[in-house]
Amino acid sequence: MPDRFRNSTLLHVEDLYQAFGGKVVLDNIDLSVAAGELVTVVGPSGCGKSTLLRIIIGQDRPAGGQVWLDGHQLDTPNRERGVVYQHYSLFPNLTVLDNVLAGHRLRGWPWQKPPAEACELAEHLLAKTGMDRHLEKYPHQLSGGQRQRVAIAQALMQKPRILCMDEPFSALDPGTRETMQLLLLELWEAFGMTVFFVTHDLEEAVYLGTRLVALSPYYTDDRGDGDGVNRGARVVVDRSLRPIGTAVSPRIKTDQAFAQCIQEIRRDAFDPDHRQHVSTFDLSHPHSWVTFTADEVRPAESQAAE
Ligand SMILES: Nc1ncnc2c1ncn2[C@@H]1O[C@H](COP(=O)(O)OP(=O)(O)OP(=O)(O)O)[C@@H](O)[C@H]1O
Repeated sequence: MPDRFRNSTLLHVEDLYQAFGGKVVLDNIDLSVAAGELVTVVGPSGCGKSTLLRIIIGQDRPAGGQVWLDGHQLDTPNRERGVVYQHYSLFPNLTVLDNVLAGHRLRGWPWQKPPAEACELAEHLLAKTGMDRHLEKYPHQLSGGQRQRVAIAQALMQKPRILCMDEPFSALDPGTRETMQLLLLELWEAFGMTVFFVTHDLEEAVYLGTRLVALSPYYTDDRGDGDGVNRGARVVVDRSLRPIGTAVSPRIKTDQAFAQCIQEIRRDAFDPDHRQHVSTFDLSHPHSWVTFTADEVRPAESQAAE
C-alpha cells in the first residue's frame, strides 16, 4: 500500500486482476477509498462492476492483487462489508423485523431470542428506513421499494465498515427510485457511512456520489488498441464529484455542469469508438493511483492470453 494512503484509507484495492476461462475481465484495478466516501461505480454492461464488488465483499477471490480493509488483508465475506443487491435478499418466510434480525436469529435459531439491544437496533434501523409500521409483514406483502428498505436495514444491522450496493434501485420505478436515492443520502449523512455503489445509470452515479469511478474495456495501451487484445476493464475515470459529507438536492440534475459531467463520462467509459490511451485517463481524484505503467504487461496477463 502506498505510504501516503496508510492513515486515510478504509478500503484499499491494489493491482486487482480477474479472469474467467482465460478471458481477462478486470485489469490492474487500483483504488483507495477513505472513510465517509460515497463511491459510485459505473461502466458498460459486462465490464466487471459486479465482479469487482464480489471480490470486495469476499465472495470471489481475484486471480491477482489484494483487497485491504482498515489495513487488514481480507479474502472471505465477513460482517465488515454489508451488501445490498438489486434482487431482494430477504427470507420470504420471515417477517420484516425477523429479516433484519436474521443474523442474530440464525445463530440461536429457533430456541434463543435475540438480545434486547439487537431488537432495539433493528427497530431503530427500520424506523430510519421508514418501515416501522410494517414490522410484522412478510416480504410478499411489501412493494419493491419497501423490500429494498428492509434489505438496507438488514445490511446496516451488521454495522458494516463499508456498505456495498449492486444496482440496488435498478428494479424500481423512477419515482420510487428517486425516493430511495434520497433515503440513501439521508442514511449516509446520518450514520457517516462509507458506501461503494455499483450502478449502470450514469445520472444516478453523478447525483449520488462524492466520487465517481468508471471501469471500461475501451482504452488503448502499448499492447495495441484492437478488440483482439485480451484486455480487461481498467479504471478509466476516477474523479471527485463533491466533498465528503455533502449530499446534494435532486435539483442539480437540471444543471448544465451535471449534464456535461455525464456526457464526459459517457464518452470516456462507454463509447467503444473513443479509446483513450492509459496515460490520458481522468484520474484526478486525490486518492487515485496506478501500480503499473502503460507499457507493462504482466506475466499473468500473458498467460491468460495464451
Ligand atoms: N463466475 C463467472 N464465471 C465466468 N464468467 C463470469 C463470471 N462472473 C462474471 N463473468 C463474466 O465477467 C464479465 C463481467 O461480468 P459482471 O457481471 O461483473 O459485469 P457488470 O459490469 O456487472 O455487468 P452488468 O452491468 O451487465 O451487470 C461478463 O462477461 C461475465 O459474463
